[in-house]
Amino acid sequence: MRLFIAVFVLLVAVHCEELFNGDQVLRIHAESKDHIQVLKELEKDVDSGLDFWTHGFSTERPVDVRVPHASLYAVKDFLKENNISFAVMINNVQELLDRERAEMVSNTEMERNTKSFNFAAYHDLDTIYSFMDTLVASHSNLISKVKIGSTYENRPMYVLKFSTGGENKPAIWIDAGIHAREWVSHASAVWIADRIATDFKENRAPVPDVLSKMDIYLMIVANPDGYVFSHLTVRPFHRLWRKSRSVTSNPNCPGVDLNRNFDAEFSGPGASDDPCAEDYRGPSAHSEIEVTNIVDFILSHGNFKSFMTLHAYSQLLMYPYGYTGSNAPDQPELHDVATQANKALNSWHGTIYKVGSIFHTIEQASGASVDWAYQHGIKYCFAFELRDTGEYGFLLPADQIVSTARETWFALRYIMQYVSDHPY
Ligand SMILES: CC(C)C[C@H](C(=O)O)[C@H](C)S
Ligand SMILES: [Zn+2]
Repeated sequence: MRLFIAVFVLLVAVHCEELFNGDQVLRIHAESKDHIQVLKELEKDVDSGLDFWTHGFSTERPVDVRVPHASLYAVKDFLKENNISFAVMINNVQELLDRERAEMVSNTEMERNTKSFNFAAYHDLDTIYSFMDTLVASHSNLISKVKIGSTYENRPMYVLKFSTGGENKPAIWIDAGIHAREWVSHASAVWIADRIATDFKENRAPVPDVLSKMDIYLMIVANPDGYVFSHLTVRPFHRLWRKSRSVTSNPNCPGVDLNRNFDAEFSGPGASDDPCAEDYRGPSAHSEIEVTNIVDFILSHGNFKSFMTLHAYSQLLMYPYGYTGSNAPDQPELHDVATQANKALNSWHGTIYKVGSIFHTIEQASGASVDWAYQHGIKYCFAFELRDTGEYGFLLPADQIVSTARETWFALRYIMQYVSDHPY
């Protein structure tokens, strides 16, 4: 009997790990309004099992979609019947997942044996949280850890505060990981936290000057429940989870897209009211505890001058608005700051980003954090979509983490310097 159970468990484990075997990511090129309409219909059909990795359909930008193995032939035939061209971007998603998992297992071993922290690796929530404690302990004169509340599943939400003292100084907000599967955003934020600390300690511009005038608040994991879920290795394993993990009106479809739940044109076009959709906005603005924790913290502080959020992927540096194509009142200045920040980013590894408003660069999005911050008087609001442009998508190899983080830092520090030099 015991042998039978062991074999059964092994089979289940293997099956669980093989959830994405044979899945492919197709890069689809819409060439007409009809094509866009067809893709919109496909995206609306949440039962199709299609996982749209990029949103916002246009003839200017391709759409990336993960297609379950079982649907591959049907989807490819459908696209061919509609004369919609596509290419296979990722041939077998499971192969990338297996490599990523193997790297994480060996890295955990290495870190345990050497009692070190490897910035060129992805880490689970507990390891990120203990990294934060170590960083605070090593720089207690500069950094403190602030708990801003708990998540739906009752995990703590932490912000690292970088301050040289003073009461309620003007402040800069940076968050990462509001979408769980965008692992390079969390990993970049870990590296950036360490870089702010070392640049201050080594008196490397512009950090000391910025921190003489402002505080910096860095939230490495804005969606802890979703991030933990994306690290699970047994059913209901889902490395490509985007949303939170709250219960919704549909018991089969938990989770809200936290970046559609902010009170900024909430429920407008650019979010879905279907709990099974990847961009489900939630039942009402700020219905999600993770969002209210961030909103309440920022409003009670009351002196933020910049709000920046890190996402992945597509290599974009964006500013408000997402909910409308109209220009924000500060659009000329925001565009100029983003353009200069992009030059700083590009100067290091030559990585090419596009710059523009969210609406015109990626898609219409309602309820987004950046629009909410801007509408609450925080002028210097930016959203980053980090590497890459689709070769690996959300499954960016860990050996690109440090170069991604460093080039992002070059852009962030340009913006921070500009904000501290332009008080308002
Ligand atoms: C600033 C926004 C609109 C980011 C965007 C999203 O939230 O969908 C990415 C595609 S994840
Ligand atoms: Zn995102």
